[in-house]
Amino acid sequence: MDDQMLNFEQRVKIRAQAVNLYYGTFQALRNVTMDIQECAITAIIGPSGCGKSTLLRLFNRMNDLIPGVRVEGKILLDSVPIYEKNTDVAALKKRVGMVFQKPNIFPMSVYDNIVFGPRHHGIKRTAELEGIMERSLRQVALWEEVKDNLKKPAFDLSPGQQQRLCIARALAVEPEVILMDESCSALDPESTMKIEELMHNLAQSYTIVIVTHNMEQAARVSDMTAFMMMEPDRAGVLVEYAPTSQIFTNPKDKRTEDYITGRFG
Ligand SMILES: Nc1ncnc2c1ncn2[C@@H]1O[C@H](COP(=O)(O)OP(=O)(O)OP(=O)(O)O)[C@@H](O)[C@H]1O
Repeated sequence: MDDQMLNFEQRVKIRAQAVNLYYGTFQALRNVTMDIQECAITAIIGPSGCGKSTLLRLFNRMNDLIPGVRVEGKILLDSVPIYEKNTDVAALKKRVGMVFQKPNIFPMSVYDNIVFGPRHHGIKRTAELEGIMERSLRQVALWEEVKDNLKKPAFDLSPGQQQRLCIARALAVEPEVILMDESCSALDPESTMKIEELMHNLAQSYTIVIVTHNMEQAARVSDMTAFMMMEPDRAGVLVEYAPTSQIFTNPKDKRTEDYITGRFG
């Protein structure tokens, strides 16, 4: 399916229009067109190597860091194209934050991890930084757990706490969109549950896009699901994109049905 424009009741936050992405001569994405709904959770699922992470990284130009990457088509954030010559990429990354698979804690204290971004963006007053820190840690339900150990190394936290700290760090710069690439896959079930709960709460104010291998997770947390797969030349395509309940109970494409019922992938 090449046209996945949807008629959302809510606003479109991100629009991908006929996007192709190449790593050198290898085409990793072909003709991807989709709208991401504002203040909703969108899950991208599909077999390994179909281009899920590549698509996610397009939304804040994270792929730019990879040598030899070429992008065709358009990505729009609030209707404004983000792959223009004059796009302020640092400002874009502030608006569209990212949380990775493994908690990428900085080797510094809990406090310094959180205020790193705000400081980078010019906030210097201690009272303001402390306010941001407390707000961000409360947003991820970590404040009560760490408030007495703010000056301790963040590495002392459990993996689940570290991942919530990474989400708090992303929130500290007041983004509008949060991209999460397999952000629970390194965590135990209890920590995963906490993060899923958190995603649900955050989706009231933020647009969230997740990549997950875990179909139960996609079914549990997301409002919309995009199913991708590879064509014979290994280029990733968007096969079907619809409300999550429809993808999991009444998919329109035979390939989606085969995937979600475990017949391939
Ligand atoms: N930096 C890179 N250079 C060259 N090829 C890459 C690069 N990153 C990814 N690829 C290739 O692009 C394709 C899509 O990769 P991507 O990681 O986006 O897929 P994915 O669906 O997220 O995979 P997985 O589920 O295994 O994480 C794969 O064929 C992969 O080998």
